Amino acid sequence: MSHKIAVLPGDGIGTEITEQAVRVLTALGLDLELHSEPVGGAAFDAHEHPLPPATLDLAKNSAAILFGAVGDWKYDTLPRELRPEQAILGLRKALGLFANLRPAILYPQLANASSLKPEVVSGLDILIVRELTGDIYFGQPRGVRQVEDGPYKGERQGFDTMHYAESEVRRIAHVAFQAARKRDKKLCSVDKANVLETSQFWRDIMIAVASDYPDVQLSHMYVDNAAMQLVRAPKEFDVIVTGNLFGDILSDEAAMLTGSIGMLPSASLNSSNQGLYEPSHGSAPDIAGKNIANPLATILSAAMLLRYSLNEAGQAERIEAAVQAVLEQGLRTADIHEAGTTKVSTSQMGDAVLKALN
Ligand SMILES: NC(=O)C1=CN([C@@H]2O[C@H](COP(=O)(O)OP(=O)(O)OC[C@H]3O[C@@H](n4cnc5c(N)ncnc54)[C@H](O)[C@@H]3O)[C@@H](O)[C@H]2O)C=CC1
Ligand SMILES: CC(C)CC(=O)C(=O)O
Ligand SMILES: [Mg+2]
Repeated sequence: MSHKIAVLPGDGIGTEITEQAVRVLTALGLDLELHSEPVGGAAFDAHEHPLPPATLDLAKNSAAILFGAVGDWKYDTLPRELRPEQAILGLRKALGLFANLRPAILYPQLANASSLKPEVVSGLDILIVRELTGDIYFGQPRGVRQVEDGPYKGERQGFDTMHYAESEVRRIAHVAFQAARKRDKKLCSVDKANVLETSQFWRDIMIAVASDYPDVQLSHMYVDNAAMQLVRAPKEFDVIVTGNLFGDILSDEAAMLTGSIGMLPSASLNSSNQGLYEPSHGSAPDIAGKNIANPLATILSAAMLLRYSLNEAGQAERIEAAVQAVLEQGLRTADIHEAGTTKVSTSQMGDAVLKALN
């Protein structure tokens, strides 16, 4: 059976890294139908909208989406609804992609590339489960208003709204408990319940859902402590479940434990396992167009696509083994500084992964 895949490269390094992931996917010999459309700033330039109807339709009608990244400083003065980032937020919302899985795995070959000491990170294998369609990222009302009374009366004020409905917390809790059940059975829910009502509510629901999973050990941690523990003793964690904002921040932090932000893939799933697969990083305008970005997070995201949306775990493992093999050969893109390794470009890294595919 042929599988329809939407390829949305986006902006900046998005086009460079997606190209390499597409080469790898195509080389597997599967019956894949790849269709591409512009998204983000590229779509704004072509169609005056970051998520044009043809792009959204393609995404909706595909088994899975391979996404690069969107954004560039030059669009930062546009009205918010036209900014490139609205494309990824809009896709997540429109497709109901509420469950974001961000595995932070330190490949043994990169033990010396992490910014932490090898003994702190070697063997690291944690999974961040980030809720992706709620929280302050989508909360209404939001905007800038005139303050009517109080100490700031007469001033303009920026504001956003944080909220989570019970069903939103329950469904991400189930995803996280089920993931923990297949791993070391330890789930840490990260919140800010000592300050935020939304977080106390989140925690109460996590505790209620825990009764369905007596075999999983649930703990709770405030997000400030979690940020610290991630660099103090990251291997204490197994699965972390958290909201949209905290998960965004903690996953970038976790990326550095693995050697580079260019190593962290992600899967964003809805309730029918339709998924969007993208690296956890952004469009990196500072290095775009130079053929130096690390494509491995995107290539590993393609592996997640095969595993979660196409049920092709064996093919996913082929890609993961090829990535390990190129790291073993000592090949590194410019983001990973390690003595005794060979610097390669984005496309050379793609070549090497292709060659290492068994
Ligand atoms: N899902 C998405 O499309 C996302 C988009 N963005 C957008 O990306 C743009 C840039 O945002 P930043 O905050 O700079 O975050 P970023 O993740 O794009 O870059 C942060 C730093 O990491 C480096 N970096 C990122 N990916 C890399 C890779 N594959 N290889 C080597 N180095 C890499 C960049 O060069 C930069 O120094 C903004 O417009 C932002 O809104 C940010 C995060 C996610
Ligand atoms: C909307 C994106 C720019 C948010 C982000 O940084 C992410 O999803 O990792
Ligand atoms: Mg982010």
